[in-house]
Amino acid sequence: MATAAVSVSSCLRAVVASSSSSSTSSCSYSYCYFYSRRHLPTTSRTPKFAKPHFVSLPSFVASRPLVVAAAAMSYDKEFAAAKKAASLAARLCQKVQKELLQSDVQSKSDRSPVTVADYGSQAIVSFVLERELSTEPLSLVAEEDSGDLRKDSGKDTLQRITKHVNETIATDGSYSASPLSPEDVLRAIDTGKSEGGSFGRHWVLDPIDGTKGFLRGDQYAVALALLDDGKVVLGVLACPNLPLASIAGNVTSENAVGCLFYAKVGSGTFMQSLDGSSPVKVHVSDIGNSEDASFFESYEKAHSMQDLTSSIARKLGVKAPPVRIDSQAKYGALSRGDGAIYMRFPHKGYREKIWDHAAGCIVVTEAGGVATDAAGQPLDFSKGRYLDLDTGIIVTNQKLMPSLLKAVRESLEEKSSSL
Ligand SMILES: Nc1ncnc2c1ncn2[C@@H]1O[C@H](COP(=O)(O)O)[C@@H](O)[C@H]1OP(=O)(O)O
Ligand SMILES: [Mg+2]
Ligand SMILES: [Mg+2]
Ligand SMILES: [Mg+2]
Repeated sequence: MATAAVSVSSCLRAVVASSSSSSTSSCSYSYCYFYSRRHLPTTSRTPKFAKPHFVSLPSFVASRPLVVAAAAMSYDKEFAAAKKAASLAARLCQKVQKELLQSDVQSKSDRSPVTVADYGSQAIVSFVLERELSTEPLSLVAEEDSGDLRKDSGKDTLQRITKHVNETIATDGSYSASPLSPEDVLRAIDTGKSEGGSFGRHWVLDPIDGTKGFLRGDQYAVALALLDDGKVVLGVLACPNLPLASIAGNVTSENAVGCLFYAKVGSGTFMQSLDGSSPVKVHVSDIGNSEDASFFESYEKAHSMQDLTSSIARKLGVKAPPVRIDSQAKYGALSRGDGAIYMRFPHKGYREKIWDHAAGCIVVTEAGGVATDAAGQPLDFSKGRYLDLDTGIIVTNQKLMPSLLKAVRESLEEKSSSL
């Protein structure tokens, strides 16, 4: 552990992110630095060192009397809070999915569906993070907002969300405060309005990723990640309907479902049952011959250009049919080697959001995989609520990435020359 005695402001911290298991991982990183989030000038904020250093601080900081033993940050507290938050949110989603009423589903302004479970899940995650990490102001970049629930037409829905949230929190037993009011729930949902960015810590949440899968009774995920200075440092994916056994080839020998995947920078990826079995370390497939690979893609045709993914698969000689499932459950399944490739090529004009990939990205990269855009560039989560990327997202192991990139490039060239 790195320690240093320095006179600093109360928010000066030493952060050590241990070395990643995968040098080419697009989410992982390795460095050690000292900084003050608010009080240092921009140029001094993230000096990077190979090893822990005593740093010379600007006099306006050094003059503060507080002496801090700056300890290595391991994100342990945040990791535990994230697992608890995603697991509780998944419990709410499972309950709602069982008793789904038509009236629990609304259409948003982009005509995508949103349910009481999306809102409830977001409120629970926000509540749990606030409670567990009360020492830090919470910055949360999340998909939903309370706009429609604040209208007269949203009153009944808000009552149902509040009931689900309070019932779910009560099942945990560790929060003894009085039940949340509808206004508390609205406030918790709206905590998710942060814009994120390249500086400081931001939680990133998709309260239900794959709402269409959720409504069909298929796959969906609660996806929660933490960014630190624009990098994903931890991620949790709760996949309540994903079989615990492999889904390779779309078949599974076991009925038990409900997986929790989690990964922290430099520590690998683990999976356990949502009911709390002991965790197992998972690893991506080590297939090196693309003919033996199988690939995942969206269930929804509207979410990815399936003619393009078929062309890429043909070039790679992939024999197995695509495995089409909803949500970031694909990243979870990939992280344990159920398939070898995930391809996602949204139709023109669609902008990817960071909450649709942040948790999945670290889950798969810490399991030894690589996630890039269609040009092979790492995914950049530091640009705000959207991912700014070239054409699509591809994920695979390190052996297959070069041939996948080549097939992607050729297929994209053919597609553009045929237009
Ligand atoms: N037109 C679209 N193109 C691509 N992705 C979309 C589109 N509409 C919604 N999504 C998002 O795609 C993800 C589902 O991915 P998949 O297709 O892999 O199952 C979800 O994050 C979903 O949002 P949401 O979180 O609202 O469900
Ligand atoms: Mg949505
Ligand atoms: Mg989503
Ligand atoms: Mg969503």
